[in-house]
Amino acid sequence: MHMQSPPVNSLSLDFLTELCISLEKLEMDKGCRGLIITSVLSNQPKVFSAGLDILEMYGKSPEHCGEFWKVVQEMWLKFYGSNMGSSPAGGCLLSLTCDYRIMADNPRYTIGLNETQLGIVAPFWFKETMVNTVGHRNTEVALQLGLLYKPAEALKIGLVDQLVPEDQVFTVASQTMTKWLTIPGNVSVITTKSTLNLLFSFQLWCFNLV
Ligand SMILES: CC/C=C\C/C=C\C/C=C\C=C\CC(=O)SCCNC(=O)CCNC(=O)[C@H](O)C(C)(C)COP(=O)(O)OP(=O)(O)OC[C@H]1O[C@@H](n2cnc3c(N)ncnc32)[C@H](O)[C@@H]1OP(=O)(O)O
Repeated sequence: MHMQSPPVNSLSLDFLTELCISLEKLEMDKGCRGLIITSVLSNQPKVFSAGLDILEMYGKSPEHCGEFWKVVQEMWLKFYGSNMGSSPAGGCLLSLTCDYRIMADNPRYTIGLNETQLGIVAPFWFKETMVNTVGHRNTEVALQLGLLYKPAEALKIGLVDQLVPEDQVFTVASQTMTKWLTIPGNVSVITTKSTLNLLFSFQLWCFNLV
């Protein structure tokens, strides 16, 4: 799936709605077993996603905000695999929801949950998704300081799984996907994934988020 919503793939209500509809269609397609999501913006260096569209969170009606927040949660529940450039805040969440993250090795790109730098708080399920990926201590430091990591630093703490030269991102993503798809049977993979997320799913249920 190629994201192309200039200038920076910010996650607006319209963009997220279209994304969720596309994901639902893929989920129903029995022939689809994996998804690589990437940005095809023409800017250089390339942005994966600038995160939530800040214009959606300012001066809007409570109904609009409710609708927006609901679709953010839907997006978070659905993702699979990704490759990327810069991914601040919601852009980082988008990639954290994936099973494997491949980042272009360009020090001009950054990734992280930088909400505190913006004077806002990363919701608890952003935080939990980060803890599940990089552990509690790394998350504590990252979230309190609102850190945006360069590729080498992101790899070191496990925020991304692999760095590759910029022109090879999609090729490597395809090769990685091929490897993951050699695991036989959707059911065992889905069940394993659900088991890994069991505690988190329970927490979300307690907070009435699913
Ligand atoms: C309704 C909600 C209800 C409740 C919410 C409650 C709690 C929410 C709590 C936290 C949630 C936070 C999650 C988030 O995702 S907040 C968004 C955080 N995003 C950022 O901090 C990214 C900011 N952007 C950047 O760092 C850079 O733009 C960049 C690295 C992505 C790209 O840099 P470039 O140099 O290539 O491009 P720019 O010149 O900076 O930008 C171009 C253009 O794009 C506009 N823009 C950038 N980011 C956003 C954005 N997130 N939303 C909307 N628009 C964005 C930027 O203003 C420029 O526009 P103009 O060309 O000036 O018109």
